[in-house]
Amino acid sequence: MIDNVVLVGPMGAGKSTIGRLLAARLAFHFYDTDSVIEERTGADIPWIFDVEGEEGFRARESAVLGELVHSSGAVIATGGGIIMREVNREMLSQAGAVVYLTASIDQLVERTCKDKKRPLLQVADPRAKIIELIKLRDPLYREVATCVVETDGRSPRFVVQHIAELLNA
Ligand SMILES: Nc1ncnc2c1ncn2[C@@H]1O[C@H](COP(=O)(O)OP(=O)(O)O)[C@@H](O)[C@H]1O
Ligand SMILES: O=C(O)C1=C[C@@H](OP(=O)(O)O)[C@@H](O)[C@H](O)C1
Ligand SMILES: [Mg+2]
Repeated sequence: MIDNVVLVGPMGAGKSTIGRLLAARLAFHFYDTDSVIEERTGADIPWIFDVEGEEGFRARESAVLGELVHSSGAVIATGGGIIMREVNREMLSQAGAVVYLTASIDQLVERTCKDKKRPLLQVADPRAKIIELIKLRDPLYREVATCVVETDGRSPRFVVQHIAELLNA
C-alpha cells in the first residue's frame, strides 16, 4: 500500500489536473501546494510574486511542503519549481512515490499560453523560458522521481489510469 503520491514536473505537465483526478481514483486526499499557499495567504500566486518576489514565494512553498509531507493517503500536486531547493528535494524523497510528469515543449507551451497565472512565463518569449527551465530542472525532477510518466497525446484520464497501474493501486 502506497503512502502518498507526489506529482512533480514543469508548468503545464498537468500536475494539478491529474493530481485531483488521481486522488479521486485512489480515494486519497488531494493537496496542491499552490492552492494551499493561495488559501493561506488569501492572495494569488502572481500577487505573491509581485509583493514578496520569487524568494518569498519559495519560502512559503517550502513551509507548505514541510506540512504536507506528514500526510498519509494523499496525492500532492506541487509547483514546477519545488525541486529547486535541496531541502524540498529531501522532503520529496521521503514523502512517498514521486511521479515526474513530462510533456513536449510544444505541449507545455500550448497548455500554459492561455492563462496569465504563471509569473515566470509572463515574458516576451515564454517558449524560450520553458526550454531554459527544463534544461535546469529536468535533472532535479529525475533525482527525486520514482517514475517518469509521459503525458503527450494522452488524456488526463489515461494518465491517471497509467499511474494507478504503475503504483499497483
Ligand atoms: N494530459 C493532458 N492533455 C491535455 N491537456 C492537459 C493534460 N493535462 C493537463 N492539461 C491541461 O493543461 C493545462 C495545465 O494543466 P495543469 O494541471 O494546471 O498543469 P500544472 O499544474 O502541471 O502546471 C490545463 O488547462 C489542463 O486542462
Ligand atoms: O515552475 C515554477 O517555478 C512555478 C510553477 C507554478 O505551478 P505549476 O507548475 O502548477 O504551474 C507555480 O508554483 C509558480 O507559478 C512557479
Ligand atoms: Mg499546478
